[in-house]
Amino acid sequence: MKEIQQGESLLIRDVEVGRARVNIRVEGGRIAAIGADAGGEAAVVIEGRGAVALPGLYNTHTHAAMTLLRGYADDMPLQDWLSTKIWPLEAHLTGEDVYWGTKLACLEMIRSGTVAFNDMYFFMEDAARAVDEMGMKAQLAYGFIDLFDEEKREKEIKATEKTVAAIKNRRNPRIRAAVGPHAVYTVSPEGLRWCAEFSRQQNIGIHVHLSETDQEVKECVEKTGMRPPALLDKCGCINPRTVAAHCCWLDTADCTLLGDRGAYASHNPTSNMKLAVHRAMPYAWLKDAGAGVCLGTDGCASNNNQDMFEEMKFAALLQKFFWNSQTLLPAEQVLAMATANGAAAMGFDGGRLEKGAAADIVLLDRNAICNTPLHNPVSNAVYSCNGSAVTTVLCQGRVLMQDRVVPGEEEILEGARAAATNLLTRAAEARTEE
Ligand SMILES: C[C@H]1O[C@@H](n2cnc3c(N)ncnc32)[C@H](O)[C@@H]1O
Ligand SMILES: [Zn+2]
Repeated sequence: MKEIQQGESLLIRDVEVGRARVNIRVEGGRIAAIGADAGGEAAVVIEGRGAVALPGLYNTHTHAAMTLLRGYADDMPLQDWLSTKIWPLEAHLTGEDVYWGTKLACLEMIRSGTVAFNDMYFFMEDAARAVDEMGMKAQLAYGFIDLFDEEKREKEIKATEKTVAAIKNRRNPRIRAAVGPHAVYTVSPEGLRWCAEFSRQQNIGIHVHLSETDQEVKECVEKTGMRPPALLDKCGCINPRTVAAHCCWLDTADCTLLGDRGAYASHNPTSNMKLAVHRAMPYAWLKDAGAGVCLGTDGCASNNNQDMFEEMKFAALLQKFFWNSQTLLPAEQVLAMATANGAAAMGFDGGRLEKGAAADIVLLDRNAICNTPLHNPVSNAVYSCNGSAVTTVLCQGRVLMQDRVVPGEEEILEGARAAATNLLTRAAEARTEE
């Protein structure tokens, strides 16, 4: 695979975009021309042979390095799962683990057509190194969890400041920092206020879990007299830079609040079904209220993969099933959630196949079973295909996968396997020492 140098041009020949066969010319990481007669000399030519071209997908909520926990704890209720399985194991994570786990997540995302992700986890400097090497875009937040303890809060503030400074110091325009107050049940109002103020000062995003379960909402109301969105808002955490994950248990007033503030709700249908949160994000209410709606996979412990094609299908089906409406969330709108809306939520310019847009381009195998016949490429992308139909991925003009080859795949799989084994060994040793 030839590495494109800065300023070099690239031509993708003969792809299907919106029912037309076109060429796409890429210059300086942007789409310079798109159309039947787009062409000219190019340093690199990719033969599309009729492949279906889509904008690169944006995964707006994940914990990338949780790929290492894939299959570690399934079939449990959320609070029990977090407190008895996930958090005890995460206590033994190292930066090296997060590096390999994030590399594996990037590999999985690239293979399934995702070009950018919104991550909340730990050791984010190591996550940034992984993203940098893989050539993707990401917004990275340290998961701020103070458990209502002042000493812990001071630690989390320092960790957040350090992470944001390190990410900004990379000066990689594809990698952004954000603050990541985990949720209202794990972060004190003082912690939330600090996160809001710091994100405003730094002009960076806020990534938070919101109203995932009924229990979260009930306990918040009992404790504070406010529902979670109102509490977050009072602490300054709801604004156009906010991506709130899950948003399952919002009522219409909560949706109006998110809409009025210009915040984004990230729908995570697979995780929600697996953890049986018993309600689907009110897509129609949010949309009517003018809130942004986007899509995410959540981490691999609750999904258990990072395939945004599967997520699109589950989103469309869950909305229809839960809200009892066959016409709710049609394919075009799901694709918009996974592309243009996701890019807007993360403050990146992308998610559109148009002249001038960032060249985030995904090609799907035209001859795959899931694309046969090809009556409607968008319908096939949402309802028929999964990520394995993706053959080629460009992120800001950089080729991350061509004809299903991602450079360094074997090494990533080996490194991640070793990291997962070592993590479990360390945790087991710590248990016997107790
Ligand atoms: C950043 C933190 O969020 C946790 N985490 C992972 N999945 C979920 C979920 N569905 N709800 C809440 N927290 C979650 C991670 O395990 C990590 O501890
Ligand atoms: Zn999550």
